Amino acid sequence: MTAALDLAGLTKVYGAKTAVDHLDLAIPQGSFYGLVGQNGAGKTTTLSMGVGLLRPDGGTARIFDIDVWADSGRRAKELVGVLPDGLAMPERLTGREVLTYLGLLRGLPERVVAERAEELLALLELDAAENTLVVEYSTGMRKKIGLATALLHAPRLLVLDEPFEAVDPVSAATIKEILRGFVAGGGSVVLSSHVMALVEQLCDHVAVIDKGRVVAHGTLAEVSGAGSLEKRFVELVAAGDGGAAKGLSWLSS
Ligand SMILES: Nc1ncnc2c1ncn2[C@@H]1O[C@H](COP(=O)(O)OP(=O)(O)OP(=O)(O)O)[C@@H](O)[C@H]1O
Repeated sequence: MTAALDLAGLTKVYGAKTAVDHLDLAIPQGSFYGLVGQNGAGKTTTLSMGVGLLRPDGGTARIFDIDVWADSGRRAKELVGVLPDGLAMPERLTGREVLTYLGLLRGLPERVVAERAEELLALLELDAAENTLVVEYSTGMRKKIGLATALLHAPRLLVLDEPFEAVDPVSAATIKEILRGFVAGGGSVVLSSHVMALVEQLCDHVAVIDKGRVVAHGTLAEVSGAGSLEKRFVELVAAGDGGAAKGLSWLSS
């Protein structure tokens, strides 16, 4: 079956730093895929190149077999909803205005945009902030309006960079429910997270990224093995250096 997202030989170099190093990864259709890695491992760079936000130095990214970086890229972008890291938003608009603006830009009929915006704002508990400008939003509210913009055009693939970061537990439960429902309806999700328990709870597949490369991938059970994902993750990326808690002797009285 065609992968929902297929990354092959993806590479990004910043000066002397190779952020993403010939990375190969296929996200199967209908999967709920978690991407985990330490700070600076290359998750955001990978996802940004995968959805057409950051031009790769090498390799290809295909969404349902459509090349994101070729002329066909626009068609690929219709199939994907993206929650990027550090989302740039029209700051002087309210949440509803943002959804209306982006929905109309995507060519959705006005009535459809209005109905979906209403539903998303209520579901994500942003309707109470009806008259609040995005510039005044809290970090968690920005995540939620970003997620709403990713969902608005009913994509077939969701690519979410740290969707639960700074989101309160009540809203997180709602988002989990939305995402589970999306996958149950045939959609595919790939999300990055540092929270292993969350990935274990939500995802059926996981890839561990280290220094811009995939060091383990497969079903959750295949990657985790007999223990927890966290244990396996630390084994894979820290290679048991065990020195993390040393030092700072001046902190103990
Ligand atoms: N615009 C840039 N210029 C230079 N280096 C960059 C740039 N963007 C990312 N990098 C570097 O590329 C590497 C990968 O960064 P990236 O943001 O993809 O990691 P990440 O896995 O998403 O990290 P985190 O979990 O902290 O968000 C890091 O070493 C980072 O410093």
